[in-house]
Amino acid sequence: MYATAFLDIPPLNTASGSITLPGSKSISNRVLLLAALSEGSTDVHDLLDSDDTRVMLEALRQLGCGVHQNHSTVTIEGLGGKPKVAQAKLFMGNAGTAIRPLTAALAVMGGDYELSGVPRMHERPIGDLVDAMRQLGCQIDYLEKSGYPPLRIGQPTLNLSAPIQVRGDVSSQFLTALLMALPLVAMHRAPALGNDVVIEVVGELISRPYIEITLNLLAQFGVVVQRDGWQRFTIPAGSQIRTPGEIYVEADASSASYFIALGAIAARARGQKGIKILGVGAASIQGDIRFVEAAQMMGAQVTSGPNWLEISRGAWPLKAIDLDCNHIPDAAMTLAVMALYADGTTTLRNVASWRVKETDRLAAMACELRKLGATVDEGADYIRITPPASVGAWKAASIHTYDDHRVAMCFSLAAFNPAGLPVRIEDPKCVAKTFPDYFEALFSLVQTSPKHVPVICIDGPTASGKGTLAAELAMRLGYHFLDSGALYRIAALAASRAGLPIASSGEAQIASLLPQLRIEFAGNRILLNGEDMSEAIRTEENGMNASKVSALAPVRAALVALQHSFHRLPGLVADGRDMGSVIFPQAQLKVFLTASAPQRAQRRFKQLISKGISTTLDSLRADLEARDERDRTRSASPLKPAQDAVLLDNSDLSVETSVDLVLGWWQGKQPF
Ligand SMILES: Nc1ncnc2c1ncn2[C@@H]1O[C@H](COP(=O)(O)OP(=O)(O)OP(=O)(O)O)[C@@H](O)[C@H]1O
Ligand SMILES: Nc1ccn([C@H]2C[C@H](O)[C@@H](COP(=O)(O)O)O2)c(=O)n1
Repeated sequence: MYATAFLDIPPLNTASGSITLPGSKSISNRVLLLAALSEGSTDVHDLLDSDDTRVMLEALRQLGCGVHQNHSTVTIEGLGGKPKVAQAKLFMGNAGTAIRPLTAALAVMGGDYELSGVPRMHERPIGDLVDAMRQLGCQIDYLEKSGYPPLRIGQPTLNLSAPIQVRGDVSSQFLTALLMALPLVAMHRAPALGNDVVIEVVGELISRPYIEITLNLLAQFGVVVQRDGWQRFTIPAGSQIRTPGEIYVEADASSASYFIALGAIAARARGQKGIKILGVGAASIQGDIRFVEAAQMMGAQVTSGPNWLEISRGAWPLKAIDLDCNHIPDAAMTLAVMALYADGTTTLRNVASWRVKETDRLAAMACELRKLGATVDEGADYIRITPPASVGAWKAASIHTYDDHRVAMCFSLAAFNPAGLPVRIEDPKCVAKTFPDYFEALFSLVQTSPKHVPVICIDGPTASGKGTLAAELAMRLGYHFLDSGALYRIAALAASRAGLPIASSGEAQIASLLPQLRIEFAGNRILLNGEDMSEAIRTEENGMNASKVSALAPVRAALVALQHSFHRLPGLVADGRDMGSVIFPQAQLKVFLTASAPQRAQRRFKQLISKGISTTLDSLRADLEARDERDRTRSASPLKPAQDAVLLDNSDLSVETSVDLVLGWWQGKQPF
C-alpha cells in the first residue's frame, strides 16, 4: 500500500494482463456478521482484508466471538444469537457495512454497547434504522446528535405486534441491517399464522442489488426471506441463522469497475489481449456487476464466464451516456471518470445516495472532475460531465480524495488523458478501506513510455549521505529505490568468495559470474542466491573491493540491464556514482551530493561505532579518500557530476533539511 502523502501517476498509454481482485466488502462484512450470529463455526474463504473488514472482525472479537485467521481464510466461532460479552465500546471506523447491521443485531440481542466511528461516520445518518428498531422495542440512544452515531444500545423489550417499517430511500443498508438481525427474533417464534416477522419499506427502495446480496447470503445461512416486490419482506417464524460450514467470498464487483474501465479506456499493448479479471464474472450475486452493461454502452468490449471478465477497448472515443445509476451507486463513480473520454456529455442520474457516503461524493466528483478540465453540472441527485473541449484543455490536477477510497481509485484512470499529463492522488492510502493494494495492481497492468516514468538520481562520493537521502525520497514519493553501490558490493563479495582476483586480470571471469547470481532486494535487505548479505557487503574491506571491481568496464557493463530494470512505474530514485551521468541520463532531477571529507569520515565513524564495529577516524578518512580517488579517476564511468546535475553540499545540513530541499526541487518540476 502507498502510505505516502500523495502519489503521482505518470501519464499512461496501454494496459494488458490479468488480475485477481480482493474479496467483496459487501459480501465480506455480511458473511462475517451472519457467521457470528449463527451457532457453530464457519470457514470464510477469500475474505477481503481491508480497514472495513478489520473493524468488523475486531468488533466481533470484542463481543466474544472466536476469530481465527489463516491467510485469506477466517474461521468464525458463532455466538448462536447471544453475545458472550454484555458490555463493550465498539469502534466502527467509517464502515457503514459494519455499524448498521451490527447496531441492529446488538439492539435485538440486548446488552450495554456503545458504537462510534471516525468523525465522518458521525455525519452519516442512521436515524431511519434506529426508528425502525425502536418500533420493535429496542433501546437505542443517540450519544451526540439525534439521527447519527455514536449510539448507546441497551436491553430491549421486544414487542412485535405489527410489521416493522423502514425507510428505503436514503440507504438500503438499513433494510439489510433489519433483514440480518430479525431472524434473531423469528427464531424464538413458533411457526404459526401471524407469527412471521414482516418488514415494510416506506418510500422507494434504492440500491436494490445490495438487498439481493443480503437475501442471497441469508439463504446460504438457512434463512429464506419471502419478498413481495421491493416493499414487503417476510422472515418466516422459526427461521434460524445456520452456518453453511464454509463459504467463499466473491471478488469485489465494485473494485472490478476500475479494471473494466481500464480495459475500455486503455489501448491494448502490442500483441496483447485486454484486461482479464478473475474472481468475479457473469454469475456474480453483486449488483455492481451490472457496471459491465454501462461500460458496454460506453463502448467497452466485454466477454465473460461465471467468475471472470475480459475487457478491451471497443468504441473510441467512448460514447457519452445518459443513465439511471440507482442500481450501481458505487461503481457509477467510475463512469464519471470514463465520461472524460466520451464523445459528448454524460449524465448519471439517481445518485443522491452519493451525498451520504464516505464523503459527499456528488460534490467531490464535481470538484475534482473540474480540476481536470471537464465542465460539470451537479444537481441534487445527478451529475453531468462534459469532457475537456480539446487536448489542450486538459489540466494536470492534484486530486483531493476526501478519505474516500472510490474517489482515489476512479481518478487514477485520468492518467490516460490524451494530453500526457500526470495525475496526483492525494492520501492514496485511503484505498485501504476496500483495496489496500489497488495502485500496485494498477501498475502491474499498465504501461507507458519510459520517458514518462520519472527518475531522480543522487550521485556523490562515499558517505556523503546519498543512500540516506535517496531512500527517504523514494519513501516519501512512493517510488522504487535503487542502491547501485550495493550491486557493486555484491559483485565484489561474490568475486572474492569465488576466489577471483579483484583486478583487471579477473574482469572477464567476474563479468561472466554476475549473470549467474540471483540478486534480490527485499525491503532494505539484499539477498544473494537467497542468503541475506545486507551486513556482509557493508564492511570497509568489501567497500574497498567494490570500488576496485567497479573500475572494471566489463563488470559495469554486466550490471547495466539489472539497474535499468528498476526503472518502473510509478518512478525511481537511484543512488550511486554514475546514475545521472551514465545509467539514467534522461533523469528529470540529478543531484550531486557532497560533504567535506572530515564530515563524511565523522559520519561513517559514527555509523560503524553504532554497529559495534571498532575503527579510527583517521583510518576511515584515509580509506574514503582513497576510494573516492579511485572512483573519480577510473576510465569507466568515473564519479563526476552529470552536466545537468544540481550540486548539494550537505556538510552543514541535517538529513531532514536535505530531504526537504530536494523534495522542493522535485515539486518545482511538477505541473501541479
Ligand atoms: N545530512 C546528513 N547529516 C548528518 N549525517 C548524515 C547526513 N546524511 C547522511 N548521514 C549519515 O551518514 C552516514 C552515511 O550515510 P549514507 O550511508 O547514506 O551515505 P552514502 O553516501 O550512501 O554512503 P556509501 O557511498 O558508502 O554507500 C549514515 O550514518 C547517515 O545516517
Ligand atoms: N553507481 C555506482 C555505485 C557504486 N559504485 C562503486 C564505487 C563505490 O566505491 C562502490 C560501493 O558503493 P557504495 O555502496 O559505497 O555507494 O561501488 C560505482 O562505481 N558506481
